[in-house]
Amino acid sequence: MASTPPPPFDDPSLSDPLECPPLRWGLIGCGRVCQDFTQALKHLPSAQVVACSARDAARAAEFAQKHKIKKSYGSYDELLADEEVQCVYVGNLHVFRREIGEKCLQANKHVLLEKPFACNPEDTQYLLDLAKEKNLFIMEGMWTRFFPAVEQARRLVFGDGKGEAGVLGEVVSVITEFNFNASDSDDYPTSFFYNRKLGGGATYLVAPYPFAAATLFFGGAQPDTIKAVGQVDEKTGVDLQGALIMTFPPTSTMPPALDPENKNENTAKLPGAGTAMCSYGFLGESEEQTTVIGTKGRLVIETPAHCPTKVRLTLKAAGRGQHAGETLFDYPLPEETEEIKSTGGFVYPNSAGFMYEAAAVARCIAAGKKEVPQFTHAETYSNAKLIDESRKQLGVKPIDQD
Ligand SMILES: NC(=O)C1=CN([C@@H]2O[C@H](COP(=O)(O)OP(=O)(O)OC[C@H]3O[C@@H](n4cnc5c(N)ncnc54)[C@H](OP(=O)(O)O)[C@@H]3O)[C@@H](O)[C@H]2O)C=CC1
Ligand SMILES: O=C1OC[C@@H](O)[C@H](O)[C@H]1O
Repeated sequence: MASTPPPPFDDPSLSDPLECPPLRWGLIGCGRVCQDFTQALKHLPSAQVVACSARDAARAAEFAQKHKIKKSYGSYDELLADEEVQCVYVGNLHVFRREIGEKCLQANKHVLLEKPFACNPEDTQYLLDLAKEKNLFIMEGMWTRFFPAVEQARRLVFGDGKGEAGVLGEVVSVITEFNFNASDSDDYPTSFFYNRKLGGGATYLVAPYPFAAATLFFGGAQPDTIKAVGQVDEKTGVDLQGALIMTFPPTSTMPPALDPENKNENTAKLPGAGTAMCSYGFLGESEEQTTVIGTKGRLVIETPAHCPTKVRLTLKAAGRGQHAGETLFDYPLPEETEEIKSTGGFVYPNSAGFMYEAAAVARCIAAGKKEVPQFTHAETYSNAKLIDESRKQLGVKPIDQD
């Protein structure tokens, strides 16, 4: 049975996570994720893709014709010169993020950069600083955070910020994994997945999700220990899979937006508590779920945990191993419309859920905010550092090294 969606974290006064002020989008790239983002926007009547761009004018025109987009361009620069575009969705390869992100901001556009936000912490900080200087909205496309199942999980852990406390007690551990067999969609070794110079590798492409799942439930805190292991492909030099364990310091688990007066500053964690285990890769098929373990129970963000519709809560009763029953919160995605089906459907699982992210971006821009509370700039930066450290520990060469 469907549950009533929780209010979105960026605006707790709303009951509808799809509340979306008008926003005019432009697209950088006309590939797979841009197809999915464009399809999802069709569920939001006031969000409009007004222009798209690709390196090849004919491909951009074909994409525009398919999706009834008014304008198409054969270069990204032309799109950025279009005054009708308010916010740019950057869905080309992440190896170009610093260059493209910089161009978007210099053209005075708000910008949503697909994950990973950039390929190293320095480029990440550069773009965050530039957005601040230009007074523009910028965000990493960590779309997971906007699904009602994740908004609900956040509330179950931290409380609703309006007096209702979290129910899990102290979070002591997070176990999260995402592994899929990429050979279904990306050929070895020709796909960019296996091209080190084009940002290939599982730590860039898959790890951002389990890393962000772990940091969410420690209130965005930085881990104090990180140990990563994994496999690097000899032939291509990209990392195929990895496993990361982290410990988090004993600090408040309350994110600042839910605790503006810092009342929970002294919330103590158990001594030695605060661990996360992340497994990621594009070799095998995992269940793909995130389990948050607290002193009073657990919750499971069910598969596919990076774009979930269900969260299951199990609270402890008296006695070890006993529980007081389970509650399933279910927030189904809308059915694919005829229009979506006839224009190629979606490439990736649950991509209709991009609508939640796009609606939150529109709300924040309309409210004059420069970042979303669901995934702050500080978290984007600390997750870029996690990616960097994991790649180093796995022994992956940096992109710019031969
Ligand atoms: N949030 C999410 O769920 C998802 C996010 N992503 C992220 O989106 C990005 C794109 O992924 P995806 O759409 O799957 O990738 P695609 O293979 O579809 O490529 C995307 C675009 O990148 C450009 N591109 C592709 N190959 C090259 C190349 N060799 N040199 C220069 N540019 C190239 C093309 O732009 P053009 O059209 O201009 O030619 C292409 O359309 C990645 O950063 C990925 O991490 C990906 C999937 C899902
Ligand atoms: O971000 C992503 O990258 C890899 C895809 O297969 C996955 O579905 C997607 O969300």
